[in-house]
Amino acid sequence: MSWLDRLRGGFQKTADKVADNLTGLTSRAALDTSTLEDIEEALIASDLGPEASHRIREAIARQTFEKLDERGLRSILADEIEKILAPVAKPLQITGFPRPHVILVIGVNGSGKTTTIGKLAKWLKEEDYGVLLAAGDTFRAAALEQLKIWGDRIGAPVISGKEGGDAAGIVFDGVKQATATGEDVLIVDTAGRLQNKTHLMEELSKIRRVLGRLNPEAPHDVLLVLDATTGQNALAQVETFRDSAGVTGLIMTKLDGTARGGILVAAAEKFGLPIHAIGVGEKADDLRPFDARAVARAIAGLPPE
Ligand SMILES: Nc1nc2c(ncn2[C@@H]2O[C@H](COP(=O)(O)OP(=O)(O)OP(=O)(O)O)[C@@H](O)[C@H]2O)c(=O)[nH]1
Repeated sequence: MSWLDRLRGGFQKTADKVADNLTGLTSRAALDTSTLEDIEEALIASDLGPEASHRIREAIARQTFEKLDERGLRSILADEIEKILAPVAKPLQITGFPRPHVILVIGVNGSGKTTTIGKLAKWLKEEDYGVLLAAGDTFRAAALEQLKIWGDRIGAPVISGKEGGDAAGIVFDGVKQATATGEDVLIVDTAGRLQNKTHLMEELSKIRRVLGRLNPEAPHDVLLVLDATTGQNALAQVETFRDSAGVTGLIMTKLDGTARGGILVAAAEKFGLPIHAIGVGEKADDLRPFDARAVARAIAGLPPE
């Protein structure tokens, strides 16, 4: 299956939900205020968020025809969602020099961090970058095991320390090793215990301090991994991590397992942070930079172009 087909398949539940919520609205006699309000409500109920839903409503209100058919509505929806997504759809750039370019990956447990690191590493390797993975989540032995499995699967070395050890120390060793072996990118897995937020933030600050001593520009990216199935909660996580952890970009995962994919649009509109990639499955090839137009069409339930 091509990426576009998988993308469309991944967003199917979301597209069905959007279509269900809009059912009946296009057959009304006139595009009056009450219909426009119902459309806005339907979009909010589809997780697109109040700002984006209002913006789309305004665009629909500007249409000249009195009666919108379903296809027409989908097509305006796709155009407007694309306008919201396009400014934030930015592929990750590996620019860090001297090497390695350091990517910190953060997010709460279970958001899909480790899987995302595996997929990201595979994709970077396909682009001919040498990748080293650092197991900075020293709190859970299972996290290290999982990272090693991904490392073996995609042929990327993994640097780790003792369970319960110092994450910043592993990151330090990671930069040293990548420099010695000439790897281009160091991707760091981190612990995700939000319940112990102060400690977590202290640990991230320490990692940053240690990195800064080796290269003032590192980390070059701080990526927050969000689980789309958690809906509004994912937005709350951006707020929690954005300032305290210096998030530079987002990756949204599990868009395939949910009807709540509209949250991607809400996040784009609300935060304006770059969204570097989206995950639409558990396999190594299920993460790609996202194409605003293709995603917008998938959410609106239109076929790939
Ligand atoms: N359907 C689907 N599942 C995903 C996706 N990304 C990750 N998963 C699954 O989500 C679960 C959690 O992913 P992990 O990568 O372990 O998440 P984590 O944030 O590292 O969690 P901890 O290891 O608990 O810190 C796993 O079963 C993954 O296979 C995705 O895009 N789609």
